[in-house]
Amino acid sequence: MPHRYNVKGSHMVHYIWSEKVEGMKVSRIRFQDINLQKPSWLAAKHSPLPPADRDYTTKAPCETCTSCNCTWSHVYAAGWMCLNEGCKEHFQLDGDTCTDLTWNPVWMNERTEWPQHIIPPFPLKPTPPLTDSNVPSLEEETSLSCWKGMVCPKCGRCNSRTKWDEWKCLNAACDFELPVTHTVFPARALVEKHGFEFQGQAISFDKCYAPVTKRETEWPGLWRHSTYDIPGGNVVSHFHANAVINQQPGGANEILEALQGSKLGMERFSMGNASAEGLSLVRHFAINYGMPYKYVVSVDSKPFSEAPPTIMNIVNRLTWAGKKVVNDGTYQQFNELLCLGYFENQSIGVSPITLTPLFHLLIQPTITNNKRHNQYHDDGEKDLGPTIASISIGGEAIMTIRMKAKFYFYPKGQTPETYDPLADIEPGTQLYKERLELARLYKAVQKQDEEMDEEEEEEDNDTQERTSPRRAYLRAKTALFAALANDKRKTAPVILSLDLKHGDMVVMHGHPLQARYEHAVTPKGKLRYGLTCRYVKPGNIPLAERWKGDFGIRAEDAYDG
Ligand SMILES: O=C(O)CCC(=O)C(=O)O
Repeated sequence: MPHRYNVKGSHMVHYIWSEKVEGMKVSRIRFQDINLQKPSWLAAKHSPLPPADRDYTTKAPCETCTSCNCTWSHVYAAGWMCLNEGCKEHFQLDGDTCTDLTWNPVWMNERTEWPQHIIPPFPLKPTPPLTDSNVPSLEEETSLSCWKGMVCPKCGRCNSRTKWDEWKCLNAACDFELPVTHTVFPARALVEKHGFEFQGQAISFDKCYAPVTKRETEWPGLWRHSTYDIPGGNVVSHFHANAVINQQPGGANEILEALQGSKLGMERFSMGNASAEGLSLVRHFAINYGMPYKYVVSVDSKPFSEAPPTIMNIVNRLTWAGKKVVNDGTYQQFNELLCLGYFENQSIGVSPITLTPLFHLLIQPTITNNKRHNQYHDDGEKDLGPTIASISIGGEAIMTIRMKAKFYFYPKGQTPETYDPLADIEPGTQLYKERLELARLYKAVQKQDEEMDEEEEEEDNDTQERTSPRRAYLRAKTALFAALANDKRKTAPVILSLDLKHGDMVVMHGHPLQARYEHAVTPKGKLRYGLTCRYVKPGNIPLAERWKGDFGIRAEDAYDG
């Protein structure tokens, strides 16, 4: 085989059945070559051509199972069996499970004729989409077909799309490269169908649930600024842009055009710990500027001094947003920017479909059904400052925040006997109200016990009187544990959902926010950039690299909303 993954030919499904091997039911599929003009790719070397005249009429005999009424061919030499895994007669021969798996030679030789008028629905070897039309379309530049991969037209290797600005064959011995010059689409083209742009201050479609509380909205300039407090001193701040802000010089519209027009060199990086053979790529494209920062994968960092003006413009704007939120004098100047790029159906994180372009083809329906991989993550690396600011450019996205399961579902493994009703109860955790109520009832029991003990010293008291609060407490505890056992969820509910539109900025502030909560950003549409600034503590960064995060913004150039 020339490559680890190869596209070899089209096959038709000839037969599907279930076998029983050592007590396990194994599904089997028999394929048959469609192209009979040449020896099969799996035929021994120098095999003769397949016979021109095939016998399509001789078939192995069939029988119908008296138990499930399914009809099956004589697949095995040992005799006829029911091959329906759901049937009680499955794989039974003379009252025993069959163990001789030799094929019936007649069945092995039977062939089904491929209806010649039916042409395979898509090319087996996807090539890079060729943009030969005069009308540029997002479809041709960022749709799923632009990143699900290609078979190299030169050497036949199956390749993932790793670079934003080109198709490149990853076979070291092959030099196939196809640069992609992206069309610059205006913001209008990326707005959702029936979407609209706000001319005045934006309307907020954010949703927040307990324990999040929303603060009074502020109006810096034309921005709408919504602030959400999360217990533990954490803040999530949403700066909603509008059309006027986005149209200003240096605004989101210019940023969008500049990002599309410049070859930033964004790449999909390898995870390096693939559980299967081949490349295991993250699902988004990325490039890092300033201090090196490792999120999921290590991304090489370019110094800010080499960053295009639009990147520094974004740092400038995010600095404004960061200072607005952290206005108590503790703001630490950002020194890193991670630029993420998303084509259609991409989102942050590890791709479950990292193997081959064909794999992508097979899994495509799953993606389009929106069954996405887990995008939740935190930015809680120990070398990061507590403030993280990001700007959303292009297509819309939803940002959601939830508590990490290990904090939400406490206490794992406890029983009614070991449960401490007075242990710290954190707002927003599973059955928070019920736990609070239990703590209250428990305190009532304690109080009553103390009072009764005092009285008992004076006179003998009826113990019946002690039972009422205790009964209420025990009832509540039983109900709490029944509810805990009943809760089959694996993840905590979303407590904050932000509707991110083109030009919106979000600031997250607070170490506990990253330690106890996680967030996900799910892009909609076909093209989006998410650019995030952080403060990376220099301590663990090699001296020779620290200068990469240096930059200065002249006071008169500082963005002020
Ligand atoms: O805005 C985005 O696309 C993702 C930002 C994000 O979640 C992150 O950088 O941690």
